Amino acid sequence: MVLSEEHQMIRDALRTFAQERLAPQAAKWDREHHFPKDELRELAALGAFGVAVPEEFGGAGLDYVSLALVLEEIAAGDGGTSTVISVNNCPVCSIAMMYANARQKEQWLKPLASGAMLGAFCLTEPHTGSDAAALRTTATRDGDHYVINGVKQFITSGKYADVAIVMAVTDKAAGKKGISAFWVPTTTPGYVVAGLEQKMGQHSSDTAQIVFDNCRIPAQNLIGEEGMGYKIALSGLEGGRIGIASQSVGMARAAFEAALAYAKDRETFGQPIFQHQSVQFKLSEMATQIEAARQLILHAASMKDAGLPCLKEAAMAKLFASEMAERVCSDAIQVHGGYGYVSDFPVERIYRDVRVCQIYEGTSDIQKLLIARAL
Ligand SMILES: CC(C)(COP(=O)(O)OP(=O)(O)OC[C@H]1O[C@@H](n2cnc3c(N)ncnc32)[C@H](O)[C@@H]1OP(=O)(O)O)[C@@H](O)C(=O)NCCC(=O)NCCSC(=O)CCS(=O)O
Repeated sequence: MVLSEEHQMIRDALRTFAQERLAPQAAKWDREHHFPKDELRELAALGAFGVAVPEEFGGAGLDYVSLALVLEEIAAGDGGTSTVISVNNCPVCSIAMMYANARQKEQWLKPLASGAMLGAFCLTEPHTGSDAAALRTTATRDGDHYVINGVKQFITSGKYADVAIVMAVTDKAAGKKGISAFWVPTTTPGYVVAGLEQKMGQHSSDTAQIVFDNCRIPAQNLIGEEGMGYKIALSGLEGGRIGIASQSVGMARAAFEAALAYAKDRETFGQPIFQHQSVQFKLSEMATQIEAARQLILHAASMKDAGLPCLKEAAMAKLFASEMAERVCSDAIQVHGGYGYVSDFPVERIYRDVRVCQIYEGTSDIQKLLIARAL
């Protein structure tokens, strides 16, 4: 896909920001498990919180191709930061755009898309991730309120978010059609950050377990109608998968660029290792794989922008990009030799950061299942 001039400008602006403000600090944030509040505020000013949300709802008024480019650039600077931004855009803002009513758009979408608020998405539970319909959290109607009880697991921004979209069972007998979606401000009594995960990577983004302990919210916080929650969650994940795929490409590119620079600098047998054909071939393969993944993403994103169904294409993009990214990051370590295995060079951190892209927002096997259904 040939990028328009506008898309190139968006990409270049985010690249400059990510390389100046994120990349130089990524290793420190990884060591210190630092949540980059200041830089997120700057990203909000650049329109990164609601890239594909129309301006009238606080967003940047761009499209999914722009969102893919923005996420690739942020991820090339810091993986954890790109996850926070990705989840805020999709599923959170995308669900709000599609299913929130006018009052909810005013109350939640506008601040989420402008970056005045940060959003989280509470679907996964301790005993169920891939089998999302098996969730057990309940929302019981009590007059003008719902009372939510249950536990949510692996929630990106669970600690720092201002509001969460929460999926809960309102009618157990109805199965998938008995799940509903709610806006839950994180300051609501009974929204409890029970713990933060000690993760392999992405230390600049918090991943929390949230306990809902008699968490009482106004009935008007229901999104859509009762029973629509599962559909709402799956539709949000469609765009989310384009986002995770874009992050994968961003991190793979950062590892590739580090490997290329190292190969041109490091000498063995009297010449830079880049002059050895084995290293050239490895770098050529890496560059090709990154470009192939990027084109799958831009294809899925442009279908979404055209209003076409793209569940299969988004799944293909996520599957290919996330698996490619681990291989490329591993090869980047190999090019660095022993230095790739230590934290003096960025590839060790990026390899840890990228691994989860094959897991969150649908594992590789879930993507294969979705693709198979469309064959
Ligand atoms: C494994 C699954 C794919 C199984 O899905 P199902 O077979 O149970 O679902 P369906 O019957 O196909 O669909 C139910 C319902 O939803 C509608 N639907 C489906 N997809 C879409 C869409 N893209 N847009 C709109 N609507 C959609 C479908 O038409 C049906 O509606 P009707 O009943 O016909 O009206 C699925 O369970 C799955 O994807 N599992 C993986 C879950 C997952 O990715 N979890 C990760 C969550 S997030 C996370 O990892 C934490 C990180 S973070 O903080 O974000």
